Amino acid sequence: MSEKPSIRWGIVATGMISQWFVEDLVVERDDAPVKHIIQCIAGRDMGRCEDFAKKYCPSHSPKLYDSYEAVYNDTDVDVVYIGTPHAFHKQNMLDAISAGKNVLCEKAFTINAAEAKEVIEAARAKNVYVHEAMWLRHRPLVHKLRKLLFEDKVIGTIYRTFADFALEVDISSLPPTSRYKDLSLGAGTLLDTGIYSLTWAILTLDAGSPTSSEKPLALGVQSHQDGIEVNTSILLHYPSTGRQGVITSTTQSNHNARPFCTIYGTNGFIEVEGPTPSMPLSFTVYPKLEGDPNSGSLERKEGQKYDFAQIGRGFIYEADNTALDVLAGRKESSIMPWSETIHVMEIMDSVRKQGDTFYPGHDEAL
Ligand SMILES: NC(=O)C1=CN([C@@H]2O[C@H](COP(=O)(O)OP(=O)(O)OC[C@H]3O[C@@H](n4cnc5c(N)ncnc54)[C@H](OP(=O)(O)O)[C@@H]3O)[C@@H](O)[C@H]2O)C=CC1
Ligand SMILES: O=C1OC[C@@H](O)[C@H](O)[C@H]1O
Repeated sequence: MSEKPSIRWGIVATGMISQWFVEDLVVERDDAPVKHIIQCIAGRDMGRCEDFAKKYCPSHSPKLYDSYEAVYNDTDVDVVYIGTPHAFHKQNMLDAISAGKNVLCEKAFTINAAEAKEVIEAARAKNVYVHEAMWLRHRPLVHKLRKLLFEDKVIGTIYRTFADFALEVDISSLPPTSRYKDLSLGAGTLLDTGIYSLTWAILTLDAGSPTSSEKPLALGVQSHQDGIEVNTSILLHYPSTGRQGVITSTTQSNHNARPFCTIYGTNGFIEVEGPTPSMPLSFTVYPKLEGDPNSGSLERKEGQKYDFAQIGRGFIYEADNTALDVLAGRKESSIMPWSETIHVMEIMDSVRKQGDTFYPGHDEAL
């Protein structure tokens, strides 16, 4: 039996998402297409790096660095994973790219579309791989859902999607250095969680995504608490089909809409569920309701439920795909190509302009 190919990861930052990502990567899987190796970890504090390595990847013996640059310059690293707050993504990626490294960077890719374009141009010039870690798009559930929607047309003609991400964050009780509170780190719901609601709408309303996405009209409103955007509401309108998206995100409630995403079509509807909108675990296809809504007699018939078991939290799908891309010498992900990252960032830019959410030091040209 031939040996599996392996991919050596350099992890930048030791915060929550890096922990989640690494925990999933080191899970032993017989059917994994590649072997993931945590080659090195960098954080601003060596003690935290040591704790991280002991706790999340004890069997990997990674090198530990107290500077991110050391990861970029480590010749044994095949791909750098960036798990810093939004405001640092652009510079972290530019530094990694300039050292010739391939990159998987957390969402939101950058603060705005102009920054995303700058990073992508740098990657193009240096001929390296760069990929926004929108892990949701890599899930088998999403591929199955889109096949049912756009190929099998199980609910007929799609006309609208509702999608919500609610995550209660008591911003006033957080330290000023929290990424949920500090504007200079990119605090705000849209870049953090609204991006998932928006992604659900794009995935379910636009059959052309990600390669030939249609530009929707996006009407947005946002509200703020102590200068931080805490509520985003977006109405999306796709001119070619008239399809409608109603998209929300908030840090003022822990109660996601249940289901967090519903897609409606002429013959039925689909409800998507899971612990959070970033972690969908099932969806159910229902036939169209029958009866008279005015008399309260609308009847819900039994639906067909599709369950998706996941390994760990479900980061392996994007990690495997990234590894396979890098090993094959590809420069872009076919699941989240550069054009789609820019597409999403442009919609969010437009919503933030309407909602009066600006990030000093980033958005002066917005
Ligand atoms: N895909 C997903 O499900 C999730 C994605 N995310 C994304 O991951 C990124 C990070 O989020 P998360 O892990 O929750 O954030 P954390 O605050 O938990 O971690 C961020 C890490 O960035 C590093 N960092 C560097 N400079 C600073 C600074 N000035 N202030 C704070 N941290 C700094 C720190 O690591 P060190 O000290 O080691 O250098 C810190 O631990 C964001 O882009 C977020 O959107 C977050 C959660 C889930
Ligand atoms: O990406 C994310 O998904 C889960 C949330 O808890 C987190 O705030 C967000 O960054």
